[in-house]
Amino acid sequence: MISVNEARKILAENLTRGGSVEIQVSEAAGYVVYRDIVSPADVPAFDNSAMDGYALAWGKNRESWTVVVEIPAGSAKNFRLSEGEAARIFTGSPMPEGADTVIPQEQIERTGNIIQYTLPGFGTGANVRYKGTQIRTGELMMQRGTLLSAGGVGLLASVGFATVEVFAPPVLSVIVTGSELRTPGEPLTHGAIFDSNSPMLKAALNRLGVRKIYTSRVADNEPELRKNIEKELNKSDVVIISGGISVGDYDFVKTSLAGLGVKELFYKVKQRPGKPIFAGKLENKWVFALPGNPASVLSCFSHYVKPCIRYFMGHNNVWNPDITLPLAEDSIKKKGLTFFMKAYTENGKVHLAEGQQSFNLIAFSKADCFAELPEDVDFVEAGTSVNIYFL
Ligand SMILES: Nc1nc2c(c(=O)[nH]1)N[C@H]1C(S)=C(S)[C@@H](COP(=O)(O)OP(=O)(O)OC[C@H]3O[C@@H](n4cnc5c(N)ncnc54)[C@H](O)[C@@H]3O)O[C@H]1N2
Ligand code: MOO
Repeated sequence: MISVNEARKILAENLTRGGSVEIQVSEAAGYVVYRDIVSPADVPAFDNSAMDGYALAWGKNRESWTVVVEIPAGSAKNFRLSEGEAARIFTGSPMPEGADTVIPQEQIERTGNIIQYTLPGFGTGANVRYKGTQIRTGELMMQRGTLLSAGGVGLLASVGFATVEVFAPPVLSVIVTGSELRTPGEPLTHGAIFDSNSPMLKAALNRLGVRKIYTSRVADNEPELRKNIEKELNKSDVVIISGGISVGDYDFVKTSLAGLGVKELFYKVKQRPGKPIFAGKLENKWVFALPGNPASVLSCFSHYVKPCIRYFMGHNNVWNPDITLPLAEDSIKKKGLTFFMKAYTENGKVHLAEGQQSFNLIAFSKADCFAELPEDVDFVEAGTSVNIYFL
């Protein structure tokens, strides 16, 4: 059996990037920019006012001006001021020609059309946002590989982009196996349980930006299972199977995958939960068979499947923990296995949640992360820094 870090290394050697897709900028937060982006426009596109006030030509020896025009934001007209003239202007309104400065209205006294400046020490150019000071046409504004935030989306829209080319998410199949499974909403007879793994995996995949997800449910029947896996492999870049990967008489996933020619990268990892995990490839396609216990599914997804999908979608440093935090309480564990504990962060420390068994999802009512306790110890003292992976 291999350790968690060996499993990560094997996957890291087999990572592949996906292609690209053009999407609406408003949908693009969380995606990674596929090509360098050059600005198609000057921003601001025209000199404009940063304040509600008066635009004028600042002169050392002048303290009053005559207001000759009002320029609302969005005004398409060009105005020209002569010596001693001012324009009533608003934040974002285009500057009139002949003006170089905006004085905020709070610093002006107005009588009829005459304005007077009340405070000393103003500078030419104050409160004007000049054309192209944010970015100029043809300037590189975002590099390939940039992770788009909501702010990045705003920046793209500010230069006029309606769509953006990002790394495409993989097409994905989730197959849940087990004759005992029922879909929530169906009646539950004795011995049956609700399928919680496929909604959970779909939710986790949605958060990564994966949109095209085929879901299927298969009974513990080898020919049926093999046929289903083959069908899903034909249409998807990544196939995730839950259940049927252990050693029971009805665990047919491993033999089915071997029969379909899927190359095994590893099977079984020294970890809890999720020891009987399988990772493989069929050409460029990923196949992950996760142990059916629900907490094992999410743990294995987070630590192995998610990094491979994120790399596919253009992310880097996909194996790094999100942060490290000191453990709030001592923890006893079994030596020889890495423990991925459901945990919650509070006041800069991480607390292990109640209910760590792999069938038990109750810990997720409180947990916001997994805390990684290392393989080679049987005790982790409070205060020890541990790796944290947010859910
Ligand atoms: N003799 C041994 N038995 C088991 C071993 C072992 O080493 N020797 N390993 C145990 C461990 S650890 C795990 S984890 C499980 C993994 O088993 P499978 O991957 O074969 O999963 P199943 O048996 O199909 O299911 C396990 C468990 O999870 C429930 N389940 C399955 N699918 C779903 C779903 N979609 N939604 C909710 N719950 C699901 C299923 O009913 C079982 O209770 O094997 C141990 N056994
Ligand atoms: O390896 Mo299992 O997920 O602990 O029950």
